[in-house]
Amino acid sequence: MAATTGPASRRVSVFPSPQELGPALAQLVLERAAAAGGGGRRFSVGLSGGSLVEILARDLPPAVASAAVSPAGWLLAFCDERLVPPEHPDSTAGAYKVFPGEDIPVFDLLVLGVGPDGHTGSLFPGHPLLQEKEKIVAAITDSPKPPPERITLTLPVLNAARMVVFVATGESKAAVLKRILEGDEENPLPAARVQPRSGQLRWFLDESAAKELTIPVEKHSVL
Ligand SMILES: O=C1O[C@H](COP(=O)(O)O)[C@@H](O)[C@H](O)[C@H]1O
Repeated sequence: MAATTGPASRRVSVFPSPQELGPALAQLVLERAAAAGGGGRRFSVGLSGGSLVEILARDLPPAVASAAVSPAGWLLAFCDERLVPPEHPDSTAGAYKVFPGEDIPVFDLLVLGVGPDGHTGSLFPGHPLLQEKEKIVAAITDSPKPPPERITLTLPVLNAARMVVFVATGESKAAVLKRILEGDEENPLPAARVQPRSGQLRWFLDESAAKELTIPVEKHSVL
């Protein structure tokens, strides 16, 4: 069943658990890679940290192997990073300077997580970085979630992507997902501000995370 509320291109998919969600997410990555390659473009994908890492690390490599796809030409980047200042030679920000001619990089796919407070990447509720309009990567030195020093893609980049998929699993995300997906708040949470201008917005949830939702969702019971 397709969602009938919210932005036209938003789809919310619910899986019984992260074990079913992971292969579907890996499949989505491969589909987007094929679509980019079919259009003659290099596939650019931005990945987030947190609980998403375990899901991707478990399910993406076998999917790539069984599809006999070569990821050698993919541009893999991080949606945020928690360690070094942007001037550092090892800074992940460098990865985002490889989009010649584009003021705002347009990713084929960004895979984002969402914290129980509604943050995504390292964009936190109420933080001035939510107002950033110029920078594509910004530093934050006062992250409320440790560690305090991070860098993150900004909203202009997130909202320029061709597709954004949020992944959220577990009961600790249930209350904030209701606010993000069903709320109409005056000051939306960071994750609710991600509305790709001309791209698609997907949500991959497990049942624990989706348990408070009343909007129509696509239920996936088996692989
Ligand atoms: O701090 C971060 O948190 C979010 C959400 O992480 P989770 O463990 O609650 O899933 C993550 O997407 C982001 O990359 C990370 O820096």
